[in-house]
Amino acid sequence: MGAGKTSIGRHLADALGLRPVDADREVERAAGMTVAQIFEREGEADFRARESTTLAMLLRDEGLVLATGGGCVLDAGNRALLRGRGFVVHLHAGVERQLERLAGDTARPLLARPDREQVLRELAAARAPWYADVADLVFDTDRLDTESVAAELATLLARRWLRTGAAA
Ligand SMILES: Nc1ncnc2c1ncn2[C@@H]1O[C@H](COP(=O)(O)OP(=O)(O)OP(=O)(O)O)[C@@H](O)[C@H]1O
Ligand SMILES: O=C(O)C1=C[C@@H](O)[C@@H](O)[C@H](O)C1
Ligand SMILES: [Mg+2]
Repeated sequence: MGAGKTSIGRHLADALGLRPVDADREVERAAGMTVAQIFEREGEADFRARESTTLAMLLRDEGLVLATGGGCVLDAGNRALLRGRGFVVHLHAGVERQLERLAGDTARPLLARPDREQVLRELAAARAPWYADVADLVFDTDRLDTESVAAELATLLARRWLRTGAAA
């Protein structure tokens, strides 16, 4: 959360001429509820089920830059899909940066509590192996703004695709 998947994904799609898609927004569209409302009314397990369904549907398509939700790596099926269907970039942010970027945020239910720092540290530790399991590339976002991260990623990916002759 706050690594910049949604914002950087949009800039990156622009730079690469691909379609920007955000899994959280697609879950919300399908449910007719915000992520926070789904958590509140149905619980996290239900949100995760909706997230998996949405991810599977979105990953049938080609030519998109998909910003996932931060917790989509928790599910083994999601991880297999991501590994099999995409070039996966793990955007990394340190907890201090996450706290700064999400200071005024009220849309992320897992952070709707006073001990945000502790929650973020626990999530980072618990999820690190899953991010490592799916990532083709890790990119540190702590010291660059969203447009600069996207520009650097676009260059890296374009170089890679020139070498391999593949677009995905
Ligand atoms: N590299 C960055 N530099 C400055 N601000 C950033 C950076 N990355 C993200 N932000 C800011 O942090 C906030 C959260 O970013 P964003 O929504 O893109 O994160 P996310 O990774 O999609 O989070 P989530 O997992 O909750 O969907 C936004 O206000 C965004 O502008
Ligand atoms: O890290 C997480 O578990 C989450 C991240 C967001 O993208 C949303 O998917 C939701 O707030 C949960
Ligand atoms: Mg996002």
